[in-house]
Amino acid sequence: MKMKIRGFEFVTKYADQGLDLPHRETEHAAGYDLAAVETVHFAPGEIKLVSTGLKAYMQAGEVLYLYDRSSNPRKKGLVLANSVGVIDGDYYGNSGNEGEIFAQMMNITDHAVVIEAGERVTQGVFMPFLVADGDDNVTKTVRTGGFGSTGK
Ligand SMILES: O=c1ccn([C@H]2C[C@H](O)[C@@H](COP(=O)(O)OP(=O)(O)OP(=O)(O)O)O2)c(=O)[nH]1
Ligand SMILES: [Mg+2]
Repeated sequence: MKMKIRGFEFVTKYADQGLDLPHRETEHAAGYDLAAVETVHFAPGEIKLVSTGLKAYMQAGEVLYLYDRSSNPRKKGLVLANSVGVIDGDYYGNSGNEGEIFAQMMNITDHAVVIEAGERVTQGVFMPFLVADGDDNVTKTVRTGGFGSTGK
């Protein structure tokens, strides 16, 4: 087997369901399309976390950005409410939720919207990131979840 460098895996709950891992749709695409793993219903204006059922591993100094699909607003009436999701390397395998990646979607229409299981919702792009001078002060807190787990 090839060495693990960066990629996606299903969290335990979805590991044995024969689901396909994300892939890029074209040869030079940057984004790995991430599908909803369960069907989600949105009331008008509602914001919900849509599980991808996935976790992402990567190298130190790398991050996975979760971007909206450009077709979502007009075709689905949905937007990624937090604009861009920042998936930290230390989110992978965390003790709280294994590193399960969620897309926080908002229904911007005045009618109900449904995302079906298997429907592609967002796209993940792996990127290197830089750190600032004097970064020795980084807190040694271990990540145990997301969406506010480190406090206010
Ligand atoms: O769209 C997103 C954004 C974040 N996350 C996960 C991965 C990320 O590593 C973690 C924390 O994200 P962030 O730092 O943006 O959220 P926060 O509100 O600061 O929460 P925390 O206190 O847990 O850092 O939540 C997602 O699954 N989807
Ligand atoms: Mg944070």
